[in-house]
Amino acid sequence: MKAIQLHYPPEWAHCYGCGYLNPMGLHLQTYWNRERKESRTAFTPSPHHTAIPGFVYGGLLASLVDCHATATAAAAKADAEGLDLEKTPLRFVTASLKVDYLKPTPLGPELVLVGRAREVKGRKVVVEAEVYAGEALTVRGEAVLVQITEGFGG
Ligand SMILES: CCCCC/C=C\C/C=C\C/C=C\C/C=C\CCCC(=O)SCCNC(=O)CCNC(=O)[C@H](O)C(C)(C)COP(=O)(O)OP(=O)(O)OC[C@H]1O[C@@H](n2cnc3c(N)ncnc32)[C@H](O)[C@@H]1OP(=O)(O)O
Repeated sequence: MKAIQLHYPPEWAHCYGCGYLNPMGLHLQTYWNRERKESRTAFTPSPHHTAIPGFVYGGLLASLVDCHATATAAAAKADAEGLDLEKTPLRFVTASLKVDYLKPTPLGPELVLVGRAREVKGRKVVVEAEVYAGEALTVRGEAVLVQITEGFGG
């Protein structure tokens, strides 16, 4: 299975969190499960992602939620409309991002993010995401993503 982010054409692939063309980026790769209507990614923070010794910096966790949510939005929209991302790449940007830090996230283990679309409406998708360190749910996020259209940002 191909990660959602690898469907982005090069001009959309410079994002710090998930762009495959960003040499300093996090290179997050999100996968969509059509049966479960759920996205997943995994990321192992490095020692330089420290908040206080032993725990992950919250800004990094917000970045993971952000980029996992944009990809989840693309997958959920494609799923809802029967589109093939290979032929019709979709790209969303973040309009709003809320992150609840439920408990400190330990630095060391691989983190797993799970995402679901709560709403798919026109160009807008609302995504809920969870971050797990092992069995522990440490972060819950919610994002509003808006699909970019031709000429966006001009
Ligand atoms: C990097 C983006 C900025 C530069 C853009 C330039 C070029 C774009 C080309 C390629 C992009 C490629 C890659 C992107 C890279 C990384 C993505 C990773 C995630 C990020 O790092 S990305 C950076 C941070 N991101 C921004 O830099 C966005 C700045 N912003 C805007 O560009 C506009 O603000 C926009 C487009 C978001 C909306 O503007 P718009 O005019 O297109 O859409 P509109 O207002 O019609 O809203 C449609 C529906 O979204 C609802 N809605 C809107 N805003 C809301 C909010 N804040 N809270 C709750 N709901 C909201 C409305 O209520 C309505 O919902 P409803 O239909 O239900 O009423």
